Amino acid sequence: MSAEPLLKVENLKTQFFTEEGTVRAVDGISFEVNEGELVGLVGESGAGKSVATSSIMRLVEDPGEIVGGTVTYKGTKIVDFEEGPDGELRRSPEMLSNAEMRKQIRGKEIAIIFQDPMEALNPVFKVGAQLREFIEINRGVSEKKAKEIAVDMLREVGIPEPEKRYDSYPHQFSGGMRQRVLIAMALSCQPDLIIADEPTTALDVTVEGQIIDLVDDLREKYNTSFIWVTHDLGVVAEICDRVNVMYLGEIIEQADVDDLFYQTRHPYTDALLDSIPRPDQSVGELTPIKGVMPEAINPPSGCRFHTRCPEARTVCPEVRPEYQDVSDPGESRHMVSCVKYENVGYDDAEPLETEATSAFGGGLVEARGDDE
Ligand SMILES: Nc1ncnc2c1ncn2[C@@H]1O[C@H](COP(=O)(O)OP(=O)(O)OP(=O)(O)O)[C@@H](O)[C@H]1O
Ligand code: NI
Repeated sequence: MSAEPLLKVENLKTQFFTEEGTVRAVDGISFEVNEGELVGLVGESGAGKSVATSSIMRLVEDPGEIVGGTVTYKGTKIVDFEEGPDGELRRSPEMLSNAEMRKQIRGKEIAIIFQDPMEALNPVFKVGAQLREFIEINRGVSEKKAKEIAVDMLREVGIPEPEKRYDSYPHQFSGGMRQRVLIAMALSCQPDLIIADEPTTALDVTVEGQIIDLVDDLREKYNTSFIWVTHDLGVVAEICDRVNVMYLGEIIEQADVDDLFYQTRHPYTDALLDSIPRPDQSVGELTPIKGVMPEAINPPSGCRFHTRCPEARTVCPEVRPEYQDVSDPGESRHMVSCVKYENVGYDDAEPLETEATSAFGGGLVEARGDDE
């Protein structure tokens, strides 16, 4: 493995400036993707997973804006901020322009696959023509060559009779087939990194399994790195090498997939794991995470998870936990932000009544933002 990761995200911050206030959608996340690695980004709806990936692609839409941090891809600064004369953060001269992002990065170096293929595919054009045009533009090859590549790619992702299906319209494909087309499109320009944002969420379990197997095979063949966004830890267990768990704009735990499942450090990750079926548990033991994720406009003080945490104590709303490596000697890096692992008086503090521990904590909306 080369010393430098393929992608390095440091303290990335993206906010939405709305009438209700500033939404801190991504609030200082850091993680890396190594060559050939499949890195998971998991968390409940609204955690900031999609905003994180669209920030890496520099596709954040109004009223959103990347406001800080650095994203380095093969030594190039996709995002880079520096301190200005008055201490304010501003874009550094090294940060790629939008035109450079379009010309050098998107599609060719980093491709993205979205959840809903119908959004990425134009319903009025034939599938093959769309794929061909994408290849023509991004790889600068002739129309004829692009068609050859397109048909090859369709075959590669398991579309039967690709020459024939080349002339089909998107609606003539099943959901799974359309997702295969998007994978073909993503792969067709031989990017080194593919970002997949819940690519299998809309599919039934069997088709999802097929797509995951396909990605696994392709990854081995092309040594492509992936960032895989999902709220499904079952999928994570199946394909990820490393996992980042997001909660309310922050990554609160990161570890190798086995360590995350079997040496879980963060109570939120624990709660997430308890809410999915696992081979070592019967379905009857499943417990959904209690409470509701608070708004990212006004996140809770201290540890943001404290309002729902079954292990919260009085220090938790008071101390901002540090994101630190808590791995045992010999274990690979295991990052977590939880005051349990800091010397800030957790052990002596009193338990805190939270949505997880109170009688009203069964996910009742009334239990939220109450006057404790
Ligand atoms: N255009 C927007 N305007 C205002 N707020 C936004 C906008 N887009 C996203 N957000 C906010 O940013 C936060 C993160 O959203 P994001 O879509 O990244 O969540 P997610 O983890 O991808 O969730 P899901 O699993 O539902 O896709 C949320 O609080 C969301 O409301
Ligand atoms: Ni999302």
